[in-house]
Amino acid sequence: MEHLSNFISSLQHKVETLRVYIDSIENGHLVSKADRIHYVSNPLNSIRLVRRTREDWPKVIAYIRNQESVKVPNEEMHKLVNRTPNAEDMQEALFGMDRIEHFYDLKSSDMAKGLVAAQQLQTPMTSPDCLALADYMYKRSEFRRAAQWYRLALSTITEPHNSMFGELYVPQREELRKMFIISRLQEGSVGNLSDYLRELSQDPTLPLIHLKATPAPTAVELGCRGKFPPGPQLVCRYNSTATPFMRYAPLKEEEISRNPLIWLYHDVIYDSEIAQLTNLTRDEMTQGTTENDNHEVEVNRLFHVQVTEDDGGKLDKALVNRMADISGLDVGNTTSLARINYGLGGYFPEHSDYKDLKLHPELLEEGDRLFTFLFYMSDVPVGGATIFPEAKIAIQPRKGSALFWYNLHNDGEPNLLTRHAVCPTIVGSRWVLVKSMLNYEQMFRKPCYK
Ligand SMILES: O=C(O)CCC(=O)C(=O)O
Ligand SMILES: [Fe+2]
Repeated sequence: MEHLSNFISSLQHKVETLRVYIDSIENGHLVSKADRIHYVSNPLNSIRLVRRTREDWPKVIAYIRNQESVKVPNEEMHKLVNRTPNAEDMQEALFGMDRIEHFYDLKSSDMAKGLVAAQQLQTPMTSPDCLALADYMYKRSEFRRAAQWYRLALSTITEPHNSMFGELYVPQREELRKMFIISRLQEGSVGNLSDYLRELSQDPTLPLIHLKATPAPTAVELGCRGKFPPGPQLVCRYNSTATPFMRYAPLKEEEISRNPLIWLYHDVIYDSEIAQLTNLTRDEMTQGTTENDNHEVEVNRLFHVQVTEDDGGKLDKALVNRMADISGLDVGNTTSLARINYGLGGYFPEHSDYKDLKLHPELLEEGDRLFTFLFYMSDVPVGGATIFPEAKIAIQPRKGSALFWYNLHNDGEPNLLTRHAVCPTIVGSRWVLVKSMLNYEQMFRKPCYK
């Protein structure tokens, strides 16, 4: 924008210079031949005209041609293009918007007005934004939702200011109408065409009829929509006995659940540590992948992750020692911490942190993951809860807090209630630090809870 705006200013300056020049010589229009002859028969006009054509005109032409006077920002803009969001980023953003709408069961017409999950975000969507989402949903065979977005693109279309701007402006009314009807026909039948045409002219805030059965919401989706019943009233306490140090700085401990065992600790990571840990660019992170039920790896543009290696730096060691202090457990010799960032619509599907040795005999020697520590490194104003769908628990991230839970029962069997997911982030950049610890490392430490 800065380059383009500088370019426009210098272009404007050139235009103004030329305008001043032409205004200074304007003599009205000498339309007829007689008028022109009369004009040059005046010697003062004549000499001025001759001088102007001989002296001024070459300079004006040189000025018009001179590239220096208008710095065309080609090169700078080209350099920037390499750093601007690429096609993958665009896909990721579309995936994210799709998830936000779907997970929170939002009305597309509210989103288009900038009303997202009861938050007025002051940013209505433009027609090209709606069209990008419509095309994306169409490609994913989400035809009803695509039709809704095509209709919104149509209703938010603004008339181009001039013909050149029209060429830059993409949505074309006819195309949008056509795509709306095609989307409806994908799920409906030609016999009902007149219904679809009626829908097209309706108020775009009216929902479209479902022409295809929609699956019932999953437990994760319900949790993300805030539909879990309120949790049990458990206790909060200052723990000043876990380590001698805690006599000076008691730990703020909050019980979240007894089965599975989950605690939330407050103010356990400093802002300065967070600043250091989150000082990462996307280039230094990799796309998060998940395994589906068939143990196939899926890349769904969910989040970005960086795992530090086993001999992490001073800060990693300090954090791992803190986890040991908080939990009273043996966190082993490895640091290996994962830092995860969730952007627009960033999401972690339901999974378990335990592996289940019965399904993974190759892990028998290493053992299963007994517990997980999850440090929240940012507040998430809207969305982004950690959800335990089986246990019906949702935890909203709070910067500086840490969640700690046991994935296994005392006998080492997986606790199925610890399956968890992360709701799509709506507002904010969600950062967490995660570490899971192995069972066998605890053999001399793990207290018996039952
Ligand atoms: O980000 C979260 O809240 C959870 C992350 C998580 O489940 C994991 O890394 O295994
Ligand atoms: Fe997890």
